Amino acid sequence: MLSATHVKLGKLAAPVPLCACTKRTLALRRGLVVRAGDAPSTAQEKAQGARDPFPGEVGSNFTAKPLSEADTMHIIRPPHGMDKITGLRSRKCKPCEAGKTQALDSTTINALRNQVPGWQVTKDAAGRPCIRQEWKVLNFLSGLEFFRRVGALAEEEGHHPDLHLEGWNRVYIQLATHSVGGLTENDFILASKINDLDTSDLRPRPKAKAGGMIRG
Ligand SMILES: C[C@H](O)[C@H](O)[C@H]1CNC2=NC(N)=NC(=O)C2=N1
Repeated sequence: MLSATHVKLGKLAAPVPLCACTKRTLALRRGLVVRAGDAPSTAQEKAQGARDPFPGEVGSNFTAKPLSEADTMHIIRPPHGMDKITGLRSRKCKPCEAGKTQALDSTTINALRNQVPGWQVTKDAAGRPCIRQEWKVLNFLSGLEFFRRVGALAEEEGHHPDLHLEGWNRVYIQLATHSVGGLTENDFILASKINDLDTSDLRPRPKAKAGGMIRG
């Protein structure tokens, strides 16, 4: 967790002794001081490695605009006793046996949603629970290519998402298990694998943030 760390000002070699507030001003200008709550810059994050997510990021399940860089590495700690569920990406969807497969309860859904950052738990047009994620793509054909890659994954898993391409460059995917009319582990397994797809060539590059650490 990047706390209100005051990076050592030792590097700020000044020809004349400066008072503390001047040093701090200079340090702020050189981006050497991180106040509590500041979103760290990419350089700081790279130096720090992954960090615990901010409460706002957890609350929105990472769907709100990231408080720092879009490619921030978050430490996703599975809730205690969820070891049997973590590792969704390494699991395989199982064919749903009508009448046998039950829809997941809200406790399990809430535990699983933390394993698939970017996916929101919501309801589909018929009011049934589903998970949904949106992306912006470069253009209409990038959207179709996005669907092609997701489609190949869905065929491999035998579990299929609802694909939406709107306004030529907005894609959203909804996942639910139609045969049970709700969410099952299959939906979270597929969501996790969709998150692992490399689609960076199909989406606008995240804007680099202004500012950030100036190396002394
Ligand atoms: C037999 C096969 O497992 C079923 O038809 C699968 C196919 N893909 C599926 N996809 C989704 N999202 N829900 C299902 O219930 C479903 N059932």
